Amino acid sequence: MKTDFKTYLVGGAVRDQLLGVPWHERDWVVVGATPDQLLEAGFRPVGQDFPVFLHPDTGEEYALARTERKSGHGYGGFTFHADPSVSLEEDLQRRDLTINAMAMDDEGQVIDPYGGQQDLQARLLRHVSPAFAEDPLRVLRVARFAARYAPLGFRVAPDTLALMRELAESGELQHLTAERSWKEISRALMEPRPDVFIRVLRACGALAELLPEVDVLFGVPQPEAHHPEVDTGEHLLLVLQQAARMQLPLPARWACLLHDLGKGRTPERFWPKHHGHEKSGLAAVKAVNQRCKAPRECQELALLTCEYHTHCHRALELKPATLLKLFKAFDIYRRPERFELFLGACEADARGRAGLEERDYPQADYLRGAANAARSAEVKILLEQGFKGAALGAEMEKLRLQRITEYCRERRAPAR
Ligand SMILES: Nc1ccn([C@@H]2O[C@H](COP(=O)(O)OP(=O)(O)OP(=O)(O)O)[C@@H](O)[C@H]2O)c(=O)n1
Ligand SMILES: [Mg+2]
Repeated sequence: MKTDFKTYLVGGAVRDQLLGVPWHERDWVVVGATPDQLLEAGFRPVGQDFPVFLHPDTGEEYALARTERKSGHGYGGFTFHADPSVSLEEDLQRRDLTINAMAMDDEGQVIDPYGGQQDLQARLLRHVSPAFAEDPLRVLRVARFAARYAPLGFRVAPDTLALMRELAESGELQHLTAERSWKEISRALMEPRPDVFIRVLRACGALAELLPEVDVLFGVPQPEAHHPEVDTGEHLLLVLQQAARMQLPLPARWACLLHDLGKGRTPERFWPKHHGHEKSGLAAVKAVNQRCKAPRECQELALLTCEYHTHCHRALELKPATLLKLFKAFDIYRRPERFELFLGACEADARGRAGLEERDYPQADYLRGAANAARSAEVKILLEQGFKGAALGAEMEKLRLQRITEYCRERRAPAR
């Protein structure tokens, strides 16, 4: 394709190449072109308002070099200035972090006007310019990059953290759409150190703006016997670390994040105990679920984990009838994968305690076995006996209870 404009590789692909880690998508910037020229060259426009196009062959994103001016709150409040006179340096200057504000030309030359390579070396997440404040979502992005690159030793530059604090205090985060925030939160939870995401948000005051129900857990004590770390917020961070270590999928990590919200509601006079936090947390979990517009799978698992995580920890003491009820609540018969996610979240919870990270969690296997016993009850026998409708359902539950009872007896019998 013959063109008289120049294209540069920008963003994550340049950063990750220089870091020596695999990149997963490429973003391009186009300098010296008008939208019409790109359309003529066969690029397809993305939406109406953004000067962004898709390459006719690769489908990769090409953005016209642009400067942005903010004209109001939130994402709708942008006006773009994109014309052929906007230089590469001007475009890079309005980007979020110095390590994201480098470009590479088609000969592999790096263009780095804002010290990105130096900050890569120094392991610093540093904003490029005051234009950082034009998009408050960047507060979440920085926390997410911190979660991603923490294993490499990256941290947020103090000046950048101060700017993030200003943004949090200005109330601007309230204008982010749930969709944009959720994208960042969900990606951050899947990073190697989701706990760092929460810690950075807390350090700049953004946690209280975005997830106040989580923020209040910091400073709430728990009994030292079960929680050597004492502080509920610190416990939560350890649980998230374990969830990442176990490579749990997103719904389980979301459930980990919200499982103890009830402890933020315990009246101080009862501290460090939290009787009934499994039920008292449900309203808060529901509120966060809805505000964040979390996908249904995440919402359901967070509610169930909040309500039943203590059941899981006590599995070996539970009566067969209680197990039967637990299995019904989870609908383990039709939703086996959801129960498995729950067991993962509970295991992360049990290990997310200072000094107990390597403990065994026999409860998970015990419950898997009990669930299989319940599932082994076959409806066929009952149908042959002529049961129908509600009576059939009731008999089925009886049969399952019988199977669970047998399983418990076997498992609990002292070994000879
Ligand atoms: N709110 C945003 C979003 C994006 N960018 C810029 O656009 C680039 C591409 O954005 P994106 O693909 O979202 O992030 P990457 O840095 O490429 O990271 P990832 O590896 O997650 O794709 C970023 O590097 C950054 O220069 C920005 O400045 N501010
Ligand atoms: Mg990218």
